[in-house]
Amino acid sequence: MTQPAPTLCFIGGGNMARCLIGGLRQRGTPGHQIRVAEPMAAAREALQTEFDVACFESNRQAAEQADCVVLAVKPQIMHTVCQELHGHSGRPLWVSIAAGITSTQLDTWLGGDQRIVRCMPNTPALLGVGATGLVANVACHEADRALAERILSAVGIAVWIAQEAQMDAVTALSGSGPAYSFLLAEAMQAAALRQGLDAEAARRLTYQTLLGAARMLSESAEPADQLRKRVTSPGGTTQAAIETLQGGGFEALIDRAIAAATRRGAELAAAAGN
Ligand SMILES: NC(=O)C1=CN([C@@H]2O[C@H](COP(=O)(O)OP(=O)(O)OC[C@H]3O[C@@H](n4cnc5c(N)ncnc54)[C@H](O)[C@@H]3O)[C@@H](O)[C@H]2O)C=CC1
Ligand SMILES: O=C(O)[C@@H]1CCC=N1
Repeated sequence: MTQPAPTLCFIGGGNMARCLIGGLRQRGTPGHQIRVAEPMAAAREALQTEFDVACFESNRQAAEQADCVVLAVKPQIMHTVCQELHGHSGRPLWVSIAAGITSTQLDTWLGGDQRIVRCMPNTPALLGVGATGLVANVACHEADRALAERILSAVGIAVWIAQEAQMDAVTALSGSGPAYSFLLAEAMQAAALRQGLDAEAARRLTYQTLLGAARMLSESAEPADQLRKRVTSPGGTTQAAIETLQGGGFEALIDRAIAAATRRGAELAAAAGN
């Protein structure tokens, strides 16, 4: 038997909500099933025009009658927003996408005994190729987990994480991860310009190379190190580049970057209070 389609409400219609809404709409979720609360009038208008969803200035009004409320505001204002939503009569499933903020904090701020799925999506959700880590609190039922998975897997892969403590690492890896690839793209293009390529050639060759590498990673049975070795002819050009990267501490730098992002998640939670 097919399940009735849930009504979703996004609290905050910024970058990440936009990617999720765009991805959901593209993959068949009707606009009338999506409600968005967003204080900026221009952003509301853009969301309404682009995605044909119902937009509200009031968080409480948007959240009314929603089966699932996606908390998509910045971690720094989550406490205030939850206090505003405290006492929501419909007992929805709460899905938070905020970095750092724990399900215990959310539960306290929302009044206690709430069904909460904490998740960490990423912006490629807009294209249906997002990667989301999820964890459900103890109050969640199987149906809640299924609903959260249904929403997030409509816009990419959804991976259940064993312990909530690992969510800051998920944030550092896949939540922030697209930015690392974009930085790599920026650096590759700039380097190509310095080697004499024109900007358009550098851009097109960089983007297609990253796309090709990403597709090989996801579609090939071989792990990343094997794929790398296949490109690296002994004594060839790739080896010269890889040795330069590794000699400069590439892996250690990535390790420090992911550790810093993981720590920042915990700091955001601590700063938000209890
Ligand atoms: N941008 C990203 O790649 C990702 C972001 N996240 C998380 O998503 C959340 C939102 O981040 P972004 O979309 O990047 O930020 P954003 O600043 O683009 O979006 C936040 C939106 O909330 C709205 N807002 C401000 N005060 C509000 C209030 N009181 N009630 C309702 N809405 C309010 C803002 O006008 C804005 O449109 C954050 O908690 C972040 O940690 C998670 C995964 C990836
Ligand atoms: O930078 C941030 O804090 C958010 C969380 C993951 C991606 N963007």
